[in-house]
Amino acid sequence: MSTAVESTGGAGVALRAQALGKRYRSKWALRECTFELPAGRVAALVGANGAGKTTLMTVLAGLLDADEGSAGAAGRVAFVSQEKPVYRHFTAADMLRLGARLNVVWDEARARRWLARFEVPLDRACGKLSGGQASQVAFALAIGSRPDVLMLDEPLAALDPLARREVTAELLGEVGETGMTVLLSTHVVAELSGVADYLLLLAHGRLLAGGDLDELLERHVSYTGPRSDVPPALGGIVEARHTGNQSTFLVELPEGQPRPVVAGPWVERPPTLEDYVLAQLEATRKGARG
Ligand SMILES: Nc1ncnc2c1ncn2[C@@H]1O[C@H](COP(=O)(O)OP(=O)(O)OP(=O)(O)O)[C@@H](O)[C@H]1O
Repeated sequence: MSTAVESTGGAGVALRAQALGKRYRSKWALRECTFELPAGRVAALVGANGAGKTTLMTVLAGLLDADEGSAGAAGRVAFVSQEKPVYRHFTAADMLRLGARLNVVWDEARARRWLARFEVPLDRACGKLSGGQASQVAFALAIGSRPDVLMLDEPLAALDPLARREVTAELLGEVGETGMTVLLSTHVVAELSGVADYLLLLAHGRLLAGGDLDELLERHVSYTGPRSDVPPALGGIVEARHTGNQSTFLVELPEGQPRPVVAGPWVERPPTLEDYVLAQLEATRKGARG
């Protein structure tokens, strides 16, 4: 579970990618990916299917060599892959014993607390647990290793809506208690509102947007009003949607200028994380279609 990638070298930086590139045969899965994720953040890694999320995490975890650029991580890294690796014939208790053997640092109480929280039976073979329960065993192992950086590939995928909310809340609790940094990939963006405070958005292997989530959203406005080809204020149009006699625009406001004041009948509202991500994904899909 520990990473072979180099140290980030920078104070307060948990993960760093510098012109990172990875290709499978001749096809680039990740290209010119550059970012620094500050320590202590909960970062959402989002992008369409095949955008390169798993590839990025696998390279950052040191499990796959990059073809270009460099990657860095501060401290110990735990990575829970999409497959949620657990041994079918091992019980959850066996998996904890394995965790204690394999990890340099091991916090048994923390791992047990996670399993108890999600009511996962300790004495049942992992192969006989539900998909969601097996995921919880993989999470407990990662949490028990007390990583500095925890990377989770699609952690919410096998979970019911309530469990998703509880897992994200528990993760926030762990971040608060331990100061670890979390990077998690997901397609259920709406459920990261109030959880993630940093965003990395990948499209076709490239980093389309990245940064502090509040700052990113503050730079954007959603306008709804009468059908129009242009929004009521200047800015970069991220998305334009027209239905009947109504138009909605997601606009990136120009930097360094006062916030525009728009008159009725236009109504402005701050975009949600989901608004922003869906608009960006739609724009890249249209771009890819040409
Ligand atoms: N082992 C592999 N061999 C060849 N190509 C691969 C391999 N793994 C991934 N790819 C390709 O690399 C690109 C990025 O894949 P990756 O799994 O990183 O995307 P992703 O964003 O995690 O997708 P998803 O949301 O569907 O999980 C895709 O085009 C994929 O087909």
